[in-house]
Amino acid sequence: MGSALLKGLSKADGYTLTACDLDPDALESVAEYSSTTTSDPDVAAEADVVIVAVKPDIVMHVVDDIDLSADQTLVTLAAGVSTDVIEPHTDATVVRIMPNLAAETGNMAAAVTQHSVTDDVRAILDAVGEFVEIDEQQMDIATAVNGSGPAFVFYLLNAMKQAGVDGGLEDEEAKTLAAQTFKGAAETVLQSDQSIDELIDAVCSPNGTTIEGMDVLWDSDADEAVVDAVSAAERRSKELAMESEDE
Ligand SMILES: NC(=O)C1=CN([C@@H]2O[C@H](COP(=O)(O)OP(=O)(O)OC[C@H]3O[C@@H](n4cnc5c(N)ncnc54)[C@H](OP(=O)(O)O)[C@@H]3O)[C@@H](O)[C@H]2O)C=CC1
Ligand SMILES: O=C(O)[C@@H]1CCC=N1
Repeated sequence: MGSALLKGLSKADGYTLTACDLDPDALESVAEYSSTTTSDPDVAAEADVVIVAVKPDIVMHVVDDIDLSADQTLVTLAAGVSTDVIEPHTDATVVRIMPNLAAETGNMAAAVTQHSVTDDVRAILDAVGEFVEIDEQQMDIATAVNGSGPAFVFYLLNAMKQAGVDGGLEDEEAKTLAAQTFKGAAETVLQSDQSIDELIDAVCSPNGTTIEGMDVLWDSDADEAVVDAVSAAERRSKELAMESEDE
């Protein structure tokens, strides 16, 4: 996730980016997107905004190892780790975000804790996509919807692509048509004043093809399967929260 943010931010103006990782190969892979690479956390800790992009079970140890002052901002993106858990370990302002991998292309959907978000963090999130400011209580469901969400969408997109291949399209043709259809539909939802139900209706020509397919979906449990997937991810985020509080 850290490298996706780095790659996205490297295309934005005004940022001096320091990448820190203990693995030289990992650093090498992001060198072209960074002003500086280092394996020394103290060098990375000189930044105004320090984003700690490590797994939830080690985030506290990494925060303990860096000495930040009250005029710095520490951004955590670890699933399930609350600002309450991090704050006693640093003097910096702690901002929790839930980003996603589309940061790399500037299309990230992110959630951020409204009680602690700073203008610096708003600018970073704005530079790589769209964000919403939410109550920290809502971070588990945001983690499931926009953090894990890309994987769920990849799964659905793959099913659409596979249907195209099964119907006789070449693999690449089906991938392009399915992916561009997801992208275009998502953009339409973001830009349109119409409700999603109204948009579905607009695609369904009278006695046409779409209504035949929609009848199959409306009669199926497809929406429930998506809700169940999101609920499972949300439940895991809550478990991670309990685990980090017990540490
Ligand atoms: N993947 C995703 O789509 C999303 C992930 N997140 C959150 O992002 C965080 C990272 O997840 P993810 O990117 O998937 O995990 P990865 O394991 O891919 O990335 C973690 C990186 O941190 C490195 N690292 C480990 N210890 C240190 C250290 N002490 N100092 C510097 N770097 C270190 C790891 O190196 P090494 O591999 O050598 O251990 C690895 O490169 C998690 O907290 C997750 O909850 C949030 C939203 C979306
Ligand atoms: O799977 C995970 O735990 C991380 C958090 C959200 C997306 N990836």
